[in-house]
Amino acid sequence: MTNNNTLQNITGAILLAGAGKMGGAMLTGWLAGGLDPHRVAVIDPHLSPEISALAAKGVALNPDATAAGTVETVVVAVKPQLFREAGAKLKPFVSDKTSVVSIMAGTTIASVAEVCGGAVVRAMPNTPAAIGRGITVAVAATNVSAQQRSVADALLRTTGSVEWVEDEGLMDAVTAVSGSGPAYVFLLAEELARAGVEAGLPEALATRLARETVAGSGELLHQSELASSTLRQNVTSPGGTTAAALGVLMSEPGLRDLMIRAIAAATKRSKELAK
Ligand SMILES: NC(=O)C1=CN([C@@H]2O[C@H](COP(=O)(O)OP(=O)(O)OC[C@H]3O[C@@H](n4cnc5c(N)ncnc54)[C@H](O)[C@@H]3O)[C@@H](O)[C@H]2O)C=CC1
Ligand SMILES: O=C(O)[C@@H]1CCC=N1
Repeated sequence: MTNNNTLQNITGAILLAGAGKMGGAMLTGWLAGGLDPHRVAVIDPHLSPEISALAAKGVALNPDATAAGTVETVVVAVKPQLFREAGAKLKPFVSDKTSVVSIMAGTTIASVAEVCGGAVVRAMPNTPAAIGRGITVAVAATNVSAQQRSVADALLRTTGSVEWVEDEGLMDAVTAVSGSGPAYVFLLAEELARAGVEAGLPEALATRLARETVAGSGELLHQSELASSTLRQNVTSPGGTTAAALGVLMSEPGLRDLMIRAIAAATKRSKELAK
């Protein structure tokens, strides 16, 4: 996929089902990226004040299925556990020309197609999408046309970068690594602050140091062309303080073992959500 898939090329109607944390972030990205608000409708039984306010810009809220007709693209961002109920209500909006882009964890292309119909793209974004710095992995069903894939790519790309894969079997591990991944990084910030307090720092200072260290290191990783292992080695003076800490974190069983177990647990849970 190229970067030429702009939102301006989208000529059909977009329906977002579920405008919570992820759906809301995507909608914000679309509008900021120049998508005409009059092309967008949102279905959500619990609309937030922020989403409700978009009606003034032309976004249609909870449209009547019988009056609205079918749409070009449905984006499904409800909880996987609610999908069967929510998906059935989406059917009137779906024709054989509609593509259905699902960001639901664990939910397979086959089950989305069974409930909603349409040509299904399964995608997994992450919450840095809220600031345009997410990463999304997407996989298309075989009946998704090049044009539908291009529209899905444009919609997903407004929240950061997009990687397309051909094997849906990768999506559970993708969900574990990048979908859930921001939570692991935020936990690192929490625990770094807690350990700072344990080492004698005032809580406010420890919290600020941990937050800025995680954020600054993330930004350095983003801007640098160096491997993360090289950036780590650049901090580590032989016989110094970092080496002392890494000796603990990298001793067996250390962070590597914990991370393998955490990713395995998330991957397993993603597979369970498919059932
Ligand atoms: N939060 C995250 O980090 C990520 C979440 N996801 C996926 O995104 C989906 C949504 O997750 P969040 O945004 O975190 O949840 P959320 O709870 O913030 O948003 C879900 C929204 O769906 C709405 N909803 C409930 N029933 C509905 C129905 N029948 N029709 C339409 N909307 C309905 C809720 O009112 C809520 O606004 C999930 O499937 C999750 O697996 C994917 C990647 C990352
Ligand atoms: O925890 C979850 O199930 C969702 C999917 C990835 C991030 N949040």
